[in-house]
Order: sequence, then structure tokens, then C-alpha cells
Amino acid sequence: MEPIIKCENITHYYGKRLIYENLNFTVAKGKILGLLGKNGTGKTTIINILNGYLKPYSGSCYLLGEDMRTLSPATKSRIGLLLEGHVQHSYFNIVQIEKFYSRFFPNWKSEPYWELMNRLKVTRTQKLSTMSCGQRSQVALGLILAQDPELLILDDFSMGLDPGYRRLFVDYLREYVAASDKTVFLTSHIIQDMEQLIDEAIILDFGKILLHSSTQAIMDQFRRFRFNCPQGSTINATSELYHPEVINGQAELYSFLPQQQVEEEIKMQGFSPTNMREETLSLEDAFIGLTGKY
Ligand SMILES: Nc1ncnc2c1ncn2[C@@H]1O[C@H](COP(=O)(O)OP(=O)(O)OP(=O)(O)O)[C@@H](O)[C@H]1O
Repeated sequence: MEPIIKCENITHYYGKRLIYENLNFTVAKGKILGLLGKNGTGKTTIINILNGYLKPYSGSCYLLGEDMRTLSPATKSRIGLLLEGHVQHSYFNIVQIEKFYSRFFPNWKSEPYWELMNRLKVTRTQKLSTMSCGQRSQVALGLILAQDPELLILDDFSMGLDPGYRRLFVDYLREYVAASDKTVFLTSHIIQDMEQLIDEAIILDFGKILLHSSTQAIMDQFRRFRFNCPQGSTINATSELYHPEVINGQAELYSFLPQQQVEEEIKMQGFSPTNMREETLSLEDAFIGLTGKY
């Protein structure tokens, strides 16, 4: 089956600065994919390329089978887009903005919007411009769900939301995708929310994709190893050993390899590790293990 999102050989520069080179990925129908990466790795840039706001230096993206440079209005109406910064038209109240948006989307469904709005502690006549940041985000998410799009693209959807509301929205999203085979492409810095939500993760590093994998495979296979090593020894990072650190003879590193192979890799660097412990990780710890602390 044709993927819902396909990006081929995306290279992008701002001025002379290379952001990434030859990025390739696809997202299959019915999947929730999280694009994760440190600040400034280019997540919003990809979202802007996907929605046609930004033309990449080279390469192509296809959404729902159409080239993003020439998306037809019919295809655009099948895509729900939430950008960092969220709702515009903040001179409306929640009744007016629903009426305004509903005219643009043929499949408009008021129920999910009002289900969310009824939880908001605002009056029906209060303008969006006078609401708190989190309240405005909640309005934006209600408007997106009411569009009932086949593909949801959400940039930093959790911005300004409190933990309870984040949990509520994550539950909504999961149900939404499971019930009707929708596809979601999202970015977030709140990685503990992602563990319960995303089927796949793309972990972006500066200039490239570090990893594109199912969340399950990361959780099942990526581990932290702690062990002792002789005073004064150092461990070099390799393609299999991520972010080794040694402090006073206590070492830690991360790897997809089983323990025995980690020990062999370290022996190849000239010493034998002792008292090695293997630890399972949360997705947030795995993210730090893959990308480093700073
Ligand atoms: N219009 C622009 N002109 C020049 N540089 C830009 C522009 N937009 C973004 N950048 C730079 O490109 C890089 C990627 O920015 P982008 O906003 O895509 O990152 P991000 O991964 O979304 O970051 P964050 O996690 O902080 O939201 C950053 O170093 C940023 O400073």
C-alpha cells in the first residue's frame, strides 16, 4: 500500500547552513509516528516542508500520494495541521471560531470539539486572545479533531498543556487512530507522553536521521550498561556503543547489543569490564542514551 507520507532525499539549507542531507522516510497508513530530536535539529523545518510552507533545497515529499508542491485543495482538506504557536483568529470566541472553521472542512464533526470545549473553564463569549496559553492550545486541538482528517500533522502539540490535559489528548489521539485507521505525524519534547502513544519514532540528530524504528523495538532492545573499569581507562563511542562515560572507574554506556557482545566490544578497546549490569529504559532515557545529554 502507498505510504501516507513519503519523503525522498530531502536536503535543506538555511543560507549556507546545512540542516540535513538526503533525508528519507515513509509513514504507513494507521501509524502514529513521533519525530523526536534535540532543540534545533530541524523538526519544525520538516513539518514546514511537509505542509508546503517551505521549499526544500532538494528532494520531494508526497502526502496522501500527491506531491506536496502541488497539493490539490481536496487533498489539503484531508490533512489536519497544527503548527507551533497554534490558533490564529484570536478575536473569535469558541462559538465563532467553530463556525468559521467548519465552513472549510467537508467532514466537520462538532462533537469532539464541544466535548473538549465543555471541559474548558471559559465562557462562550470570551475571546481567544484573553485565554491562557494552554486554553488556546486546547481550542486548537479541538478544531483539529473536528476536521476529522485522514492525516494529522502536529508540531509540538503539548505546548502549554498541563499534564492532565496532555494525558486526555493522548488518549483521544490513540482512540482516534485506532477507530478509523488515521495516520499521525507529530513532534514533541515530552517524551514520556510518547511512550504510550507512538508506534514509531524517528530520532533526528544534527544533519541526519539517527534512528527510525518501532517504539517497541527501542524499548525491547536498547539498554543501559553500567560496569566497573580500571582507574584511568576511557571508552570510545562506536557505532554500537552510544555515549560512554567513565567517572572514577564507574562506567556507563548504551547499546542495542546483548550484554555479552557489549563486553566483547569493550575488550577490543583494551580492558575487561567487571560487574556489568544491564538496565531497561523508559523512552525518555533511551532518547538521552541515543542523542546524549547535551
Ligand atoms: N528561517 C530560518 N532562517 C535561518 N535559520 C533557521 C530558520 N528557521 C530555523 N532555522 C534554524 O534551523 C535549525 C532547525 O530549526 P527548527 O525550528 O526546524 O528546529 P526544531 O528541531 O524544530 O527545534 P525546537 O526543538 O527548538 O523546536 C535551527 O538551528 C534554527 O536556528
